[in-house]
Amino acid sequence: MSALLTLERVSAGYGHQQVIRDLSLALGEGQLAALIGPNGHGKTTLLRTISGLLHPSGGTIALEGRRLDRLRPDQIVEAGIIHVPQGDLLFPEMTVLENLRMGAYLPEAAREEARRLEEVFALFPKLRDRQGQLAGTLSGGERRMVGIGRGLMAGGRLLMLDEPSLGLAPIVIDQIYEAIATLRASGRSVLIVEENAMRIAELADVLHLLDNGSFAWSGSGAELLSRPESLAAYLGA
Ligand SMILES: Nc1ncnc2c1ncn2[C@@H]1O[C@H](COP(=O)(O)OP(=O)(O)OP(=O)(O)O)[C@@H](O)[C@H]1O
Repeated sequence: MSALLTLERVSAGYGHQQVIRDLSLALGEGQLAALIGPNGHGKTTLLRTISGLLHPSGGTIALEGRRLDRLRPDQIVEAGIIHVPQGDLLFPEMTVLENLRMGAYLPEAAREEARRLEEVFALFPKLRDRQGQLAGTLSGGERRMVGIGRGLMAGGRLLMLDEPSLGLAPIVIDQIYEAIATLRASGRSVLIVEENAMRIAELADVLHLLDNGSFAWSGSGAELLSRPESLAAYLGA
């Protein structure tokens, strides 16, 4: 496995509060890796650190061997890491199409815009029908689709999704997960934060359980599905 993203002994937090401690992980090209674990244990903080919104207080982060941990967030996007945050952060007064196009602002992405737009519409056919609708009037599920679609418009090497199923109805979660399965099958590298470990276990190549800022367990989805009782204390199963 050639590592796409490598973290070595990364620590980060807010002010004097250290949230993640000495975390190491390697994500292979084309892999889907999941960060699981209880609320408030640092999953979002880890994504924010990788995308440069927080600077690590220690350790190194590299994409294909290139150090990222002192770069600005815009430089990290340019390097190929796309972060779809919790809460979608769409522009409510702009249409679906305008929001999607905002993702393709870098020169390489702008050249690819028409092709990528077709990919997004193939993944979320509903968005094709709603491309002229204002984002502020969309349902929660449609907003989530636009958020992920905008990330895909940027291209990149690694897509990071922070709890894409949060707050959605089960049927809509199924649609979002179907899209994630399609992305995985197409060979995209994905790092996803998911509260529902059992759901993501079916899709993930590897899962990392974050407990109090450290990895308490890492393993494959098949391992978790065959022995869920081993992690029951963490996952509330
Ligand atoms: N901007 C911030 N300033 C100070 N502390 C923060 C900030 N953001 C998060 N924290 C704290 O960092 C810790 C980890 O939060 P984080 O959001 O990374 O957890 P999480 O595992 O992603 O949980 P959730 O799924 O609820 O987002 C929590 O104690 C939280 O209160």
